[in-house]
Order: sequence, then structure tokens, then C-alpha cells
Amino acid sequence: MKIALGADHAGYQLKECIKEFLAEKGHEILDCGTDSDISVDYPEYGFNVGKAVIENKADSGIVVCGTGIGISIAANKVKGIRAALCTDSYMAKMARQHNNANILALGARVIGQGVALDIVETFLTTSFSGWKHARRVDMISDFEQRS
Ligand SMILES: O=C[C@H](O)[C@H](O)[C@H](O)COP(=O)(O)O
Repeated sequence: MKIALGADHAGYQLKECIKEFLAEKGHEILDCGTDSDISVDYPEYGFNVGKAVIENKADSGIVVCGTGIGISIAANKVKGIRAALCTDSYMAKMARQHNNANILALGARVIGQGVALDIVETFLTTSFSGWKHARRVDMISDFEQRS
């Protein structure tokens, strides 16, 4: 898979760690920045990853900031993006099975590295269940299109 990664300064270290983890598993990485832990503004990186996914430059995206909140809000402003902030593997599983999330958001100041990598693994290996969940996700997409 090709995965777009983005983070602010607070998420930079975890992004680098995820990058290494994904590369070891043979995934292709599209690094949307930031490239150091010098203070930056998270919205830019959320928008960049969101756009990369919507423009099919990546199959899926991962965004990281201090809490995962700001960067997920930003990514969700890109039409068609369903970014899910997850703090454990169960949430990651549900984000894919029930919500067909196309971006995973993580909080580098909230969870440890081991938990983060478990979440990433679960997110990337779980499929959307469809069925009644597709109807609900379609309701969100329809609302978004009408807005
Ligand atoms: O939701 C926002 C993120 O958690 C940011 O990473 C955080 O606000 C950055 O804070 P600071 O600029 O104080 O490091």
C-alpha cells in the first residue's frame, strides 16, 4: 500500500517511527511533512494528507499531532475524508469496519510508541464491513456533498 504520512512538531518523532515500521513491512510512503521537531502549525499537514488521499496519491493516510485532535479536525475538512482519532486497536478496528475511515489520526503525547504501532497495523489490515455501515457512511457523504 501507499501511505501518506503527516505530522506537526509534536508528532514528528512518532511519524518517523511509523515511517520506519511501514517501510519494513514493504509499504510505500508519501511523507507530507513536517521534517523536524521545530514548531509548525498542524492544519497544513492535516490538509496535505487529506488531499493526497482524495487525489489518489495514497491509498490511506496517517496524521499525528500532540493529541491527534487538531490534525484530525483539519484532515476532516477535506471533502471525502473520514479521519478517525484512535487511542487503541479496538477503535482502529471499528474505524475501518464501521466507519470506513481513510485516515488514521494519532496523538503522540497521549499514547506510547508500541500502542501506536499496534493501532497502525490494525488500521491498515482491517476492511470495511459494508452492509448497514455503508448506508450510514453514505449518509455522511451525501450530507457533505449537499453542504
Ligand atoms: O491539536 C493540536 C495538537 O495537539 C498540537 O500538536 C498542539 O496543539 C501543539 O502544541 P504546542 O505548539 O504547544 O507544542
